[in-house]
Amino acid sequence: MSKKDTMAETLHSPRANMLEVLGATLYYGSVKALDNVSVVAGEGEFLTILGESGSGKTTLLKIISGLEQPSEAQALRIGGQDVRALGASDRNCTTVFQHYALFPHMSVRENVEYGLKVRGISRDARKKQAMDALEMVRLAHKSERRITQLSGGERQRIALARAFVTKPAILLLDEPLGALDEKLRVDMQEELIAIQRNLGITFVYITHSQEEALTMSDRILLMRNGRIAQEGAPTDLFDRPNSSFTARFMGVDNVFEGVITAVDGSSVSLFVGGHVLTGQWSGTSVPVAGQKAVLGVRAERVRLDPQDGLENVLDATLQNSVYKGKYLDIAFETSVGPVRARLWDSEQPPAGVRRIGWAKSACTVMDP
Ligand SMILES: Nc1ncnc2c1ncn2[C@@H]1O[C@H](COP(=O)(O)OP(=O)(O)OP(=O)(O)O)[C@@H](O)[C@H]1O
Repeated sequence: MSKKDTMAETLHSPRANMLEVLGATLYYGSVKALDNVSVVAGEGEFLTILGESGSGKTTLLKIISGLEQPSEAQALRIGGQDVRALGASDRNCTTVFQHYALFPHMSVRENVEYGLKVRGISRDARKKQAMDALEMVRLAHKSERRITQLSGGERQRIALARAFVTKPAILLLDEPLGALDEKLRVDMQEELIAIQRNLGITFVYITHSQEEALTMSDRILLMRNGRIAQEGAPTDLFDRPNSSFTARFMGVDNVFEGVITAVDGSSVSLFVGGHVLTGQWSGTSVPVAGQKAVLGVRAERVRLDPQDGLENVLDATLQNSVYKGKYLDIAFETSVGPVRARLWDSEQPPAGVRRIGWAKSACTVMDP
């Protein structure tokens, strides 16, 4: 079996593959923006590309859409068709950008009809298809308005309707909600999920927000420096980060570095700051005593003054607390370093806390 076949096997998703990018590398001059990246998305799947600024998300989207040519790629297929030699306009995918790029001198309906007109669809047919698309984003009643007479959220829904009205196999969305305020963003997240389910189109969605990725995706691909740091279902990245990078990115508040002292099945103990802490292994390597590793625990899993036999207990001194509306964050100093705890139903920290702790099942140990 060739290397390429092995990679395709490994990446095979349960749905038919709508997108296959295998071994793609792209240089901008001497900058390696993508480093041997492979991505597969199934038919009707909502795949999110997550990562911090400069990690290569937009570059990946551009090689899919045809706006950039990879310096090297073993395969680049949409709907099973090799698209490496096809220009952007001949690929069966459409991109929705953060800045809607709508035509201000046209009406809402004319904007949505535009792609159909370019494809030579008759006037009546394109009007009907545009109105159906506007119906789906709940803006049919504003079809004759000018773009300038609409809110940001409405403009983004029109940009979306304009993109899916031509029925592409894949919709590429580059931070489409980035320009909206928080309330509207949350509403639009739900609306986008509903539209995606309704259309059954494969969505490849870029965001730098872990919360947005967790809410919307079937699968998340976390990027770092042009490579894939971790890939999996939202719960995989949230509950079983395989490195300190993923743990921190997915909001694990407390991460401690140490050396493995014992391995017992999936239970791994770590020597950290004079203590032995124990958690569940979630790394990709096989854990071995003497190897460096990190332990991560979410603030909400830290218990104050634990009375029962938790595996991990530390003496702690309260430093400060910050009330955040929905929850209270409390900072402690301990012999393994600062530890943050979170309480959901308090405005003040309880008095006299001397010890904190967490269960081994409430934390993960992973590769550094
Ligand atoms: N046209 C270009 N010329 C040179 N370098 C570029 C170009 N476009 C992007 N880069 C570099 O390639 C890397 C990846 O950029 P990319 O835009 O893909 O990141 P991103 O994850 O989408 O970031 P952001 O979230 O800020 O949009 C970065 O180091 C960036 O500076």
